[in-house]
Amino acid sequence: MSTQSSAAAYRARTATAKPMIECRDVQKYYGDYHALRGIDLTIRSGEFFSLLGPSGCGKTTLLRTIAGFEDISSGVVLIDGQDMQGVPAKRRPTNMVFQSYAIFPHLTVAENVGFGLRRDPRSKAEKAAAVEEALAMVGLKGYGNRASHALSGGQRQRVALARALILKPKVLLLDEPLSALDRKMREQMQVELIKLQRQVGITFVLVTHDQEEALVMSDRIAVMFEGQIAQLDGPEALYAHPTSRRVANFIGVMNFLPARILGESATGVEVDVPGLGRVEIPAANISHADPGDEGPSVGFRPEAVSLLGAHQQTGARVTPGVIDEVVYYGDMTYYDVRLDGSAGFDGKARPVRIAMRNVFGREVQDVGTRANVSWSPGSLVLFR
Ligand SMILES: Nc1ncnc2c1ncn2[C@@H]1O[C@H](COP(=O)(O)OP(=O)(O)OP(=O)(O)O)[C@@H](O)[C@H]1O
Repeated sequence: MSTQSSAAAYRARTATAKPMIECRDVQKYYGDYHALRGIDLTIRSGEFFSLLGPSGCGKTTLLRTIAGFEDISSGVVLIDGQDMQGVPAKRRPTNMVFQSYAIFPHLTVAENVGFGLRRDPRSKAEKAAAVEEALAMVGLKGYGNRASHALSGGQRQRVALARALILKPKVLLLDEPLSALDRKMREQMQVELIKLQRQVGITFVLVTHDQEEALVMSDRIAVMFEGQIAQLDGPEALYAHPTSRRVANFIGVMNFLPARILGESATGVEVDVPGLGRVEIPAANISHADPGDEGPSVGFRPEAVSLLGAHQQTGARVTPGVIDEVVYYGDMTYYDVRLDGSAGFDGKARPVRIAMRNVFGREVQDVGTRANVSWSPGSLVLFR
């Protein structure tokens, strides 16, 4: 994976690149079913962009409308400045890689990769060189003569990628391309895909329901629910500053405690939170509650708080509690802690989850142990 600083530098460059895909108020109906409800979105040239959301939110439909496999009901889709209205899939500067590889088992690897060059006027030798180049790009140098049916899942997906890249599309659309692979192979391919994308500079649009995959790979992510974009941001912003409780819940784990609003100032909002007491939430950390929420709440990530004794945070406050549950993961331990006094306004106890990186020589604490939880107001988000 690229380092954080080089990823940031790359993002800074693409942030000012020309728009590659523009969707303006895109609506899609399947009969009465309203699958896309006014999608507005600009994806820039060279970006690694992800559409993330739960099953049925419309992310595949959106990808397919960009590819031209679906007509839109209304709105506009532009690719590289050109209106795609009436332009069939095969005339669009896009190519798609599917979850189910879709490679031809009776052809060799090279024949699969060169498939799209059938009507290309270049000489046989030139095409063979292009196939070799594409295979090298995906780490399959020298595999050209292999039979496709004998390849592993990861290798088949590389062949599918090479077959798409050889056509030099402006946009590569990837529909859950890694979801059929086992965890180790998936993680390896994630890193390789990022490197490949940086190398070829093509705009990648990935559909995934896997939030971790989206965070690892993307320059920016659109989180979708029910045919709409709920938040569009870079991975860090999405994780640290989710604009709604729903997004916060979908991206990683977030603890929620009920809150009562006491007052507002120029610097933030003062709230009372059972267990934590009175605390001022900084203005930058204020997000929306969703319809159906039972009133305001504060949220914090499991790694934004710690069990005392580990590392003291600056400006930290300390709340005592009892360890309710311990889940040991080798590198990490999750503690569920019932904070004293947290059975607040409604009498319900809500243990909070705390993630601690395990350090050699430090004992994992037991269920039932009393513990002090250290937290700072700056790591709380208010959903109101
Ligand atoms: N051809 C179709 N005819 C009718 N309804 C459809 C069609 N294609 C998709 N839908 C519906 O549109 C909604 C969005 O589907 P879509 O495949 O885009 O979701 P998704 O977010 O990609 O989910 P998944 O990850 O499960 O594929 C779903 O409710 C689906 O049932």
